[in-house]
Amino acid sequence: MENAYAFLTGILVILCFLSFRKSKLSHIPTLGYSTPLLSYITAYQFHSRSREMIEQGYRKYPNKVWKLATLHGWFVVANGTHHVEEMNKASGKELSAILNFQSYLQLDFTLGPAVTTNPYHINVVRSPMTRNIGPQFEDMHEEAVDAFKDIIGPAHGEWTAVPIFASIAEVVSRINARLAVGFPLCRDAAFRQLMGSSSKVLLRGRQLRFFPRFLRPIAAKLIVDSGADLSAMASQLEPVVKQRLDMERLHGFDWPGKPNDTLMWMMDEAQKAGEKVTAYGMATRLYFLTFASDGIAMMLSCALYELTTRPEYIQPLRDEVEEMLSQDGWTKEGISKLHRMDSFFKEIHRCYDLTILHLGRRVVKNFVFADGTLIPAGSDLFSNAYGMHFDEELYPSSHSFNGFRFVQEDSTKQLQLIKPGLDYVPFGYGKHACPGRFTAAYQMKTMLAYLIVTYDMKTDKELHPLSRFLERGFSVNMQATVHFQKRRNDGLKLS
Ligand code: HEM
Repeated sequence: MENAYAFLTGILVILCFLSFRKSKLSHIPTLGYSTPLLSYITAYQFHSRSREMIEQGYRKYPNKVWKLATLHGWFVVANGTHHVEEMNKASGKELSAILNFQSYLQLDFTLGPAVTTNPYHINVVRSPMTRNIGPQFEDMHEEAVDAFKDIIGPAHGEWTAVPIFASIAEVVSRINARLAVGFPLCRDAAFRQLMGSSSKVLLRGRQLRFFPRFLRPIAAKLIVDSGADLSAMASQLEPVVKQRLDMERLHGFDWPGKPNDTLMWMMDEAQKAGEKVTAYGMATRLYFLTFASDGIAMMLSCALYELTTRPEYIQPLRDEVEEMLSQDGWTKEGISKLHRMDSFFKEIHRCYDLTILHLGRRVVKNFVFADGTLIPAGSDLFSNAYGMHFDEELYPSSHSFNGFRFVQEDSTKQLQLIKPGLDYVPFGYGKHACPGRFTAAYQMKTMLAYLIVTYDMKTDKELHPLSRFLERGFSVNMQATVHFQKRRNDGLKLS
């Protein structure tokens, strides 16, 4: 018993110390409690009432910076579009996107520090991956169609129920594997399974923040255990990496038959960035990128829920896809003409954003906003995305889903999903805006276009809402299903 009291007293002392330590933020107004210990009540409330609190902060401190306590320390939140602009203009030496992300997922302990100190995988996404959306389009489309056929089955004349998030996640992971390494490895069930498990595994890294730093390496092994997946993936990649390195040694950088896939671009980029190419290193980066693309499955799941609960959207979207197919067939150019669908996904991202606080930045050097507010080094700073996305002045009837909100009669004037704006930040904004958004947009639209012209669909309405909010992000309702039935397709070439 005495030990228990001593333990509790110790915890209280540490909590007090941590609370007081943050007093360098005392000049910034607080939502909820700011005093030591009581702030833990706010932190606890934030865990389950985050959306409400973030919206409250947006209204209470218009265009200002404020803070709130969370279980992971103080979050400094900047309201308004001008702050998005200022945060984007700041240099990496002042505000660091990657350090904020590293600390959120504790990547040092799950994937290793090189992912943060030498993030060459970002160049891969930004450059060759985006450039090759067109050349890889046919493979992407073929893999998506094959995967949906396997998962949904024939569905002729009968409704087939499919657990929606798990199914889409599997399709996305099959596409990822195909575009990452090509045949035959992409069809290896164990490899695909490893690619598919990355987000579940890496998200567990968030729990490491509750441990003192010196215990995190051990906790990472016990709680996250990404090392097992990475080693397994590395042994599968080993012969492929070796063969590619051998070919380069024998025939030079542009060797005949050099594959055009993510693994190859990653190997090239690693060498440019001065990192020795190893199968383990490649596994780490591919695993991370698969995790990064998890948003595709989440957003497409949300799109299917909205479509099936608001079936009035199905026909106009279907008409658009059928017109596109009759003119362009399944091509990147055709997909880029789907303006209604672009607006539909843009509204999905506004309403079901992956996280309510965007532009997460670790303040590396004291940072001062134009209004004189000082954000001390070591703070975690965010833009209030949820507040902006549901601001009536920016988005009238903001709490109602309006799938064609962004459609413009003159489609050249339509602001596209992939174009972040100061008031539209689901992909971030500016120099750190998601480099994978182009890939994501083409994949999401191609999959939805295929589903919409191939099947009729409906859902179990009682399973709404699809998501549960915890802290900054939502989790998808894993129980929810969508029912598909094959349509008669009037001779259109659907796949
Ligand atoms: C619907 C799908 C996706 C959503 C909603 C999404 C969203 C985001 C957001 C909000 C950020 C942070 C931006 C910021 O800090 O300002 C980000 C960063 C990033 N995303 Fe995505 N993403 C998606 C898909 C992808 C895909 C498919 C890839 C790659 C294959 C990818 C790779 C990355 C990378 C590498 C970064 C870090 C960029 C940097 O720090 O400069 N994302 N993403």
